[in-house]
Amino acid sequence: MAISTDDDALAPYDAVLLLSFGGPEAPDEVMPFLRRVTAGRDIPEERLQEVATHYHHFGGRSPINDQNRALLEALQAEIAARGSRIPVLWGNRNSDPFVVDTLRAARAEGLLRLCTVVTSAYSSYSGCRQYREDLAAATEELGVAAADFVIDKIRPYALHPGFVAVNTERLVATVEGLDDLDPATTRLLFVTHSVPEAMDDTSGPGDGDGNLYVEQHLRTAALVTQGLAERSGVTLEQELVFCSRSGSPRTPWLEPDVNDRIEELAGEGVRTVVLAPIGFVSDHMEVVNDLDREARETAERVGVRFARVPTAGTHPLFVEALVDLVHERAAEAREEVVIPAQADAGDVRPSICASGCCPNLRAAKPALCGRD
Ligand SMILES: CC1=C(CCC(=O)O)c2cc3nc(cc4[nH]c(cc5[nH]c(cc1n2)c(C)c5CCC(=O)O)c(CCC(=O)O)c4C)C(CCC(=O)O)=C3C
Ligand SMILES: [Fe+2]
Repeated sequence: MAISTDDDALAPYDAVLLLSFGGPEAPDEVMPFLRRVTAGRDIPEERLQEVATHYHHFGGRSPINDQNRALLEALQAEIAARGSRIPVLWGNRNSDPFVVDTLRAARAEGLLRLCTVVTSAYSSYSGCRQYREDLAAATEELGVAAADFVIDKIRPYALHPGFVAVNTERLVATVEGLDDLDPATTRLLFVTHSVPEAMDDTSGPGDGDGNLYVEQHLRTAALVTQGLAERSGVTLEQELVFCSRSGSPRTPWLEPDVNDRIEELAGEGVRTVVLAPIGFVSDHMEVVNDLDREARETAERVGVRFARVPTAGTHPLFVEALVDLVHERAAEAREEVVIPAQADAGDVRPSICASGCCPNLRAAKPALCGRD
């Protein structure tokens, strides 16, 4: 039996659902995980084998699930500290605990109104709609009517003041830890996951705007750079670069690649690169392999000092920001007037996505938490 949550600080929600990508936790889980991630995608077999070696460098275990276990605990503690008794559940797209199993268990416990927090801050098919499709596929598999099982989600939060603050805090700490910093020969590289150009072109509300994936990164990067200058008095030249390109070599993906750019910058006299992976919320495989191993190696090869800023992780500023967003979403669900917290004066993403936004370019699929 569920407890009555009518007077709970997060009413009308019965639970928060942490929804993430997933990852393997043992060597024999690596290939099944990779096949699941790439099913129906245009990804060459050689690329899969190559990515498998990344996981095997780390004993076949991605750090992402442990990071989500820690985030879940931190969210639970913060939610309780703010006067709510509702539980935090956790489900993944690509590994155990699969979101469908989490939702089945939630229903069995009478948790019928959920607020989802995804571990992706930006608007794009991969980071937003695909998670909404996961929720639709899971509820469909459970054969439950939407009216009997309400699943909402918080809005994309790249421009939430708390997300900007945690990334600023992390960058300030890294920069202040560098000896003999010479801003003139240092480049700040904000890093995110490359996506197909067509995915960026169509990221956003679907009224022809597009390119919101890159736009949000540029806005967050500008605010974080400004925050560094204000906090530390250090002004660095900055730019956005991309990692973890996948797909067919014939398909254009966002560039420049972080490795190519480090090489070029070395030729231009840059002596230190500071990588700030604002595109990710934890130090998972794309960070510890693609940046800490590969990009660091590139930097060493071309004689450039390498520093990597930690991602948000379980920093209290990030945990508080996510819980603020859940409170905001709950107030919205209670039909109260909500003024969304936003770090700049630009576009604020709604928690209920516009019809057709960040479309699936391969196949139209049902998605929850949107108008379509
Ligand atoms: C935008 C974005 C995010 C950030 C938002 C979010 O966090 O959701 C993200 C996160 C992640 N991506 C991850 C892993 C992988 N991504 C792949 C493939 C792809 N990613 C894409 C995009 C993104 N991915 C795309 C467009 C593809 C091509 C195939 C497709 O269209 O889907 C592949 C296939 C092999 C390959 O790399 O070729 C793997 C293994 C992990 C887990 C890390 C760990 O295990 O610790 C995480 C957190
Ligand atoms: Fe990915």
